[in-house]
Parts: sequence; structure tokens; C-alpha cells
Amino acid sequence: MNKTVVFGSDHAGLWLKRVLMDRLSNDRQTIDVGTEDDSSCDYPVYAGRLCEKVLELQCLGVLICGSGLGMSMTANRFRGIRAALCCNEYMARMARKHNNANVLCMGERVIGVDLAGSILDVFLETGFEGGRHAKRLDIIEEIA
Ligand SMILES: O=C(CO)[C@H](O)[C@H](O)[C@H](O)COP(=O)(O)O
Repeated sequence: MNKTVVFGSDHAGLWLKRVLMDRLSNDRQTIDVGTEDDSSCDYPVYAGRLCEKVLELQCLGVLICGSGLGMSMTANRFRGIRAALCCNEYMARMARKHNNANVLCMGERVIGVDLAGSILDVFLETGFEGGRHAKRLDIIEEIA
């Protein structure tokens, strides 16, 4: 998989997105699909841009809004995107190991910056286990 990480946020996730992108900048190539400033904006616009980029590059993405909910709802409308809203490291590990998630969603108004960093690290370091989990993902694809 491409090692680039794509980031997107609305105004409510802008600060955390910037912190996490800075933190990752030595290790990975990053791409920011917006938003660029803290004026009020609509999260589906940025979720859509990010999903298109993740599908084009076949890489992982990170979406941040206030709660993470709107981003995950939007991202999961895109065929080929498996977006996971994670509030702790266990959820991030399982999202990759069992669900092969390719987009991590977090809420800046929900979790602290240190926890968000740890969640991101786990998400990027964990691989998909395959096996029985692959069959289950195929069933999801048939539904969507
Ligand atoms: O999509 C969301 C909620 O499900 C996000 O948390 C948004 O960032 C949030 O709704 C934005 O709220 P605001 O009052 O417009 O800042």
C-alpha cells in the first residue's frame, strides 16, 4: 500500500488535523485536502475530497471533525472506503486488523491530542489479518 497519508477536516477538526500532520511529517508524505481555515464549513465536502484521493492513491486517510460522526457517515457512502470512527487504540487496532479500514475518523471535541496521536500511530502500524475477515468484507461490498 502507498505510504502517503491523506488528511481532511472541517473547521471543528482543523487544529487537531494540523497537529497530527506536523507530528507525522518526518515519517510520511502527507496530503491535506482542506479545510484551510477555521471559518465554518461543511464536513461532507472534505470527506468527499479525501475519499477520492484515498481511492486514487490506494493509501490511508484521516478525517477529523467535531465528533468524527459526520465524517464517518459521509466517507462510508463511497464504494471502496471503509471508514472507522475510533476513540481509543483498541478500536484503531481492530479497525485495521479485522475491518481493513482505510480511513480513520476522529473527533477533536471528543478526544485529547495525545490520545489522537496514539490512535493514529496504531492505525498506521497495524495490518489487515485477512482470512475470515476478508470474507466478511466481501459481504459488505455486496450490500453497498
Ligand atoms: O459532523 C459532525 C457532527 O456529526 C461534526 O462534528 C461537525 O464538525 C460539527 O457538527 C460542526 O458543528 P458546528 O457547530 O458547525 O461547529
